[in-house]
Amino acid sequence: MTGDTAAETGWAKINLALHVRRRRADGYHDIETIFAFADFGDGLAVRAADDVTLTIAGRFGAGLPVDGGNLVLRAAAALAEACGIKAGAALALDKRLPVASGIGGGSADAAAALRLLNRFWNIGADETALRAIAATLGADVPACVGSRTQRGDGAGERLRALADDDLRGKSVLLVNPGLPLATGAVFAAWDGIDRGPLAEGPPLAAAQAGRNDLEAAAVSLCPAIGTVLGALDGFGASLSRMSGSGATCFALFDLPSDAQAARAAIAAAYPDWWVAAGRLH
Ligand SMILES: C[C@](O)(CO)[C@H](O)COP(=O)(O)OP(=O)(O)OC[C@H]1O[C@@H](n2ccc(N)nc2=O)[C@H](O)[C@@H]1O
Ligand SMILES: Nc1ncnc2c1ncn2[C@@H]1O[C@H](COP(=O)(O)OP(=O)(O)OP(=O)(O)O)[C@@H](O)[C@H]1O
Repeated sequence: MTGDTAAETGWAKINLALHVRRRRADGYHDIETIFAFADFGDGLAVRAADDVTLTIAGRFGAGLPVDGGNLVLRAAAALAEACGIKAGAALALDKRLPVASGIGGGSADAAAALRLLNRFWNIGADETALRAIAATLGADVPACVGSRTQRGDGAGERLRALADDDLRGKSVLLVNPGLPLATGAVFAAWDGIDRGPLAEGPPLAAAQAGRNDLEAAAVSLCPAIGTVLGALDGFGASLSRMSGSGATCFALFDLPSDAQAARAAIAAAYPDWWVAAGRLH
């Protein structure tokens, strides 16, 4: 028995800090990161159907695959296979987050699909089981399953929940210059220098003392990121930086009014950019 309809959100992922420690023999990189999530993201809805299908709408929906190349359908197939079930689902994705932009859009969608279909198909898998399936879909997907503040090690899949008292109630602004950036290309452009570990302790303090080691590589491939970082200056943010492999940059604010003032000023100065404000999730 499945429900009739259900919905989930693929929350936008933010890397508050991202230290790249070494290039591995398998082509991946060992990283140390602090994941946080915004309270907005892509919408994913499902209704009963005989087969598994996907339709896509939304500002950033054009050009995304609607076949097995889409992470939503890959997640559905991986879940069905892991649980040995054969069930249908008509999935509808509202693509609100920019694609290939460092805020885990596809990863967030894949994780939302796992949570949604776990419910819709009455599977009852726990978060640990969903994370194991998620790890087969991409480095960021396990963190997106819980979508809470976490420390990530390894390729990002070794996760530890963080007490997020110093982040509570913070407002967040995300800004993207409208240029896609492929994660693999940014890692490939990293200069290979280990600049040291990410501190332990409260996540905001650790992030403030930390870095995004992919920033220089990403700016070299997409100089507009430098303009975005400059545009985020001067609004009183407690932290502003690039997220993930870029090109999206974030800023954290104590006051929602400061985030909204920055959002309005940047949107007016750069009408082609994607600018979104909300709270941490
Ligand atoms: C940059 C981050 O977003 C930070 O959270 C993640 O490390 C990347 O996560 P993701 O987009 O889910 O990455 P995947 O789809 O698994 O990998 C895309 C490509 O990025 C590179 N990659 C990714 C993760 C990692 N730790 N080292 C890498 O070198 C690999 O070339 C890989 O082929
Ligand atoms: N549902 C989806 N949403 C976005 N991209 C998808 C999706 N399914 C497949 N893709 C493909 O994945 C690639 C981008 O993935 P994603 O949006 O996760 O990157 P990202 O924003 O750079 O994430 P990260 O923060 O991990 O770097 C694109 O090439 C896109 O075609």
